Amino acid sequence: MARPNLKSLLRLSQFAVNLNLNKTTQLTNLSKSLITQNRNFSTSKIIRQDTSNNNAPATKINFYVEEYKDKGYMVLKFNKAPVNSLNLEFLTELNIQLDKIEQSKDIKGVILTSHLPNIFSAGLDILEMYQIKQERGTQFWTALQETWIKLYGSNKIFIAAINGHSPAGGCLLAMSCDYRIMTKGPYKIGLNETLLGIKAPFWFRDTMINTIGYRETEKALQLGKLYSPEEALAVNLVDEIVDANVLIQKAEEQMVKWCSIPTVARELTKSSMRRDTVSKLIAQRESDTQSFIEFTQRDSIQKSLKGYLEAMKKPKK
Ligand SMILES: CCCCC/C=C/C(=O)SCCNC(=O)CCNC(=O)[C@H](O)C(C)(C)COP(=O)(O)OP(=O)(O)OC[C@H]1O[C@@H](n2cnc3c(N)ncnc32)[C@H](O)[C@@H]1OP(=O)(O)O
Repeated sequence: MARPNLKSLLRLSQFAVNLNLNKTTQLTNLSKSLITQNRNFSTSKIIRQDTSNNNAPATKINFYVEEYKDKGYMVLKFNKAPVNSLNLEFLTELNIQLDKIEQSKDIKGVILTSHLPNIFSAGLDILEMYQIKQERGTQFWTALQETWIKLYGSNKIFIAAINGHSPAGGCLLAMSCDYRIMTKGPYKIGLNETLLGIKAPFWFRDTMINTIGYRETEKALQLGKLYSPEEALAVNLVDEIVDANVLIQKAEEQMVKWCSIPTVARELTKSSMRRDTVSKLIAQRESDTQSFIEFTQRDSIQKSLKGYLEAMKKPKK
């Protein structure tokens, strides 16, 4: 196959970002991503697209996927500008990606990262909670539960390459991975829910306890602590901190190491460590969703969320 030059690849990826996707097949299309078969471009990019309706409104591509089937892993990059906030559509698409990964015989592991600079994920989209409606809220929370169950409960290897801020739900995604590498810099990671006037759900808490231990979690959750990369390393919230230019390389080195462990033994071990935590949510999914709706509908919570949103909109100094 002919080697495409860099210019044509850039044009190709811009084209992919601007793809028009058919509204009626939007959900299916959510899983359609830019597939790069080799990051060194020694083979051409494959772009999957649905061309059944060229008059459809533009839909952004929320994920980029680079597959290295020969090496047994892939890189999944969040691409929901401006901050990779987790809304219903994004989570639905992520769940489709996670299903595909789970079903793939060729893929042993995934490096999760962000295509956007300085941000891994800003966590849950606050607009999904502000002025919440029962039906959409239920779908949203169910999708989030689904994401966590699929990610935290997966037997595949997940390595988070955290290239920027990762508060709240962003931290949950990172903690659900098996290994975390964070870029050095002015970034923050942690479960800051109390600062928004809300309580972190029990499964966020349990994931953090499993990651950094009970005492540190108790302090972190009450204070809504957002850790710098150095602080996060000191409490084992991340496993490594590195310069931005070597983040993916370091993640790949770890991936190779994790992939070299006998698969069945590693999977059984992982499952034995995480099964109880995941089962706890599975047993309480409906009541957890109900609590989320009731809690977020409270006037006091709505007031807090409104204030938080307004503070975020204030012009930056
Ligand atoms: C029972 C209920 C339990 C629920 C558990 C909740 C879990 C959560 O995840 S709650 C969400 C917590 N997230 C945060 O507190 C993060 C808030 N965002 C930030 O702190 C910053 O945006 C940043 C550090 C992540 C990035 O900073 P910066 O690069 O300076 O970007 P801006 O602040 O200018 O933001 C750009 C743009 O994005 C909007 N935005 C940011 N975060 C969110 C969000 N989580 N949801 C929705 N929208 C968000 C922000 O308002 C800006 O919008 P525009 O002004 O319209 O550009």
